[in-house]
Amino acid sequence: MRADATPRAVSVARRQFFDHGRPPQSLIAEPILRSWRRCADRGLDNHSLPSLVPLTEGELREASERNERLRRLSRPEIESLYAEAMQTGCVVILTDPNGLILDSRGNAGFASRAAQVALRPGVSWSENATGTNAVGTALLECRPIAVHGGEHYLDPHGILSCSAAPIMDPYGRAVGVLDLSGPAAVDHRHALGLVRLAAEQIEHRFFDEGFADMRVLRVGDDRALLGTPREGVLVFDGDRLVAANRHALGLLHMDWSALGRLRADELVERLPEGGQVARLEAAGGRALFARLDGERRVAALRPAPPRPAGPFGDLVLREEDEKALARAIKMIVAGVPVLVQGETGTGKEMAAREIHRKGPRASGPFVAVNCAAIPETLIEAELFGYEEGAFTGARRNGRKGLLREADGGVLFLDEIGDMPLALQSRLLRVLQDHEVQPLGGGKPVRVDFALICATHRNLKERVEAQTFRSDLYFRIAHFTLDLPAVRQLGDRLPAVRELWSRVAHDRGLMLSPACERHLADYHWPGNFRQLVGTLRMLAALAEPDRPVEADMLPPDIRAATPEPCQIILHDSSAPSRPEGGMSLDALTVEAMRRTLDSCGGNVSQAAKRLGINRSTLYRRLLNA
Ligand SMILES: Nc1ncnc2c1ncn2[C@@H]1O[C@H](COP(=O)(O)OP(=O)(O)OP(=O)(O)O)[C@@H](O)[C@H]1O
Repeated sequence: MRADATPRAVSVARRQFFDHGRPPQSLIAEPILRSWRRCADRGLDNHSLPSLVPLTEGELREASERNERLRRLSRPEIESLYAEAMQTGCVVILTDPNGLILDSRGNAGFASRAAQVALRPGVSWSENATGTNAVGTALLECRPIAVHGGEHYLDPHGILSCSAAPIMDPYGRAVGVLDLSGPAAVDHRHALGLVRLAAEQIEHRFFDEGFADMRVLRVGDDRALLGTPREGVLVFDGDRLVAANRHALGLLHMDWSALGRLRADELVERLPEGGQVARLEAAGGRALFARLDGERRVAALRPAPPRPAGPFGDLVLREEDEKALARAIKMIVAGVPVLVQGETGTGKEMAAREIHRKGPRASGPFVAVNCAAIPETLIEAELFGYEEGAFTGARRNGRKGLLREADGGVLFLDEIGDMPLALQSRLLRVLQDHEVQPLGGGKPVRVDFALICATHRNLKERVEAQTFRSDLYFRIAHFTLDLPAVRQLGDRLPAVRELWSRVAHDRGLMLSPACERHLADYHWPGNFRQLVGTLRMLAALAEPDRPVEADMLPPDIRAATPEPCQIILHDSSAPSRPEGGMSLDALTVEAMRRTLDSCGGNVSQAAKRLGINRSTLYRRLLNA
């Protein structure tokens, strides 16, 4: 198998396979070749793009509801990867067990290109439907996989580079896929390691619910791993092994078929005393650290019930912002639209959801539309809906459209500043007449929704530049809620502490004072999203009973307040640069990526091979 196929090798492989019907064995990775064969056997034409009709909004909402637990447990990792995706021009995608895209978040520019090849919510990326691709192929192969450019079966998908990891529940069933996708032209070599790590964390969270009356054995070859997402978990109902995670199966050289079949005494010579960490011998003679949690202990290990929510749920706000938000709620009660302004990651959508939750329409729908993420060609149909047969490719039964979906609730138009001018006029008409006219004719339909818009742009400037209609501006901006960037908070330490206590809640993890200081001093260009993502990463890497030290922080955050003597001794802003070549730093990262690739994205293996610890590798790649 080749894990490092170059674009040239892939294009030779394509010619051999598709033009001459010859198997290009040594040119591409085995799983890709297996997948190409499956697609060819099904008679899939690699030149064409199958017409994939996305689910309607209602169908997608139903699918989302069916997968509510997966979505809830995946949210923290999606947020963390989202920060990464924004920086690298990617999108992070969550699918159901059939490859149906439930959520897609990230770089708007790429999202709109991806939507042109139907990489968007409501579309299935099973291998059957779309040929070789990271999501569908990871599901079929039941392992993490990256599919770059021409490795995709269908030619039009050559613009994509995707890395996906299946998410397995404690019973060994794939319940979804986490994927990072970006443009093929950009090198995303570390993406596979990131999604794999994130999938592991989601899988670990699945053990927090549903095993209260069972015995849970936590195992690891390092005692510090117990209680972290990197531990192995084995669940026994009585004596019978009924659930496990991949780490445990790997440590004990088993697979999922062991569930329901093996007893505890066939796995370990004896179970340790409840609650105590003990060394035990696994079948095959392997020594492991283990801790047995019985009923009471398991309950204690489960995440603490949600902290008493602040007045506005999870939003961390200054007093003045809380007052402004309370006023925004009053506006919505009075039927006045609200415009939320703020940089990316300042909580605009969270604030809109709070306004909905606290307002008179809380029992109605909250329909969020990202005007920048939907391609211009689709946005009109998405918003206004269409009649049966309104245009080529239209759904047989027509489509209701998001404006009508929001009837009785709140319509949240995110990134309104990016709405094309022609559509602005149509939207204005809806706001004036309270009626929606579907595309392709048909009777206008009355709608009744509260409107919240959001933007990170300066809308007044857009009005002056005539890229935003002034009449629409005055309609939507009666009341503006301005959310501060993190760097604008006077003292950031209270916000860091508050967010850390939420992220690390019951695990008793601590930040060292120096680490806290660096976090508070950094200017956080990605605002709360980036701050929360970084705190989650630190919490995932933290060892129990040891404060998180500043050296765990990404270098740019650590560099926020360099001590004067350190500037002279370790000037990280002036990397040594071999003559005519890459900087030493870039070479190091390059070597790390190559090693990670050659280990098929396995971060632990790569770290071992490089002789560094896993957290260092993860951190360096994350910040490269
Ligand atoms: N004030 C806040 N308090 C706590 N967490 C926050 C806050 N603001 C944002 N976050 C975190 O950032 C994430 C993103 O927030 P949200 O989507 O509301 O930001 P946004 O301003 O709408 O971003 P964008 O403009 O990029 O869409 C949240 O899921 C949450 O983790």
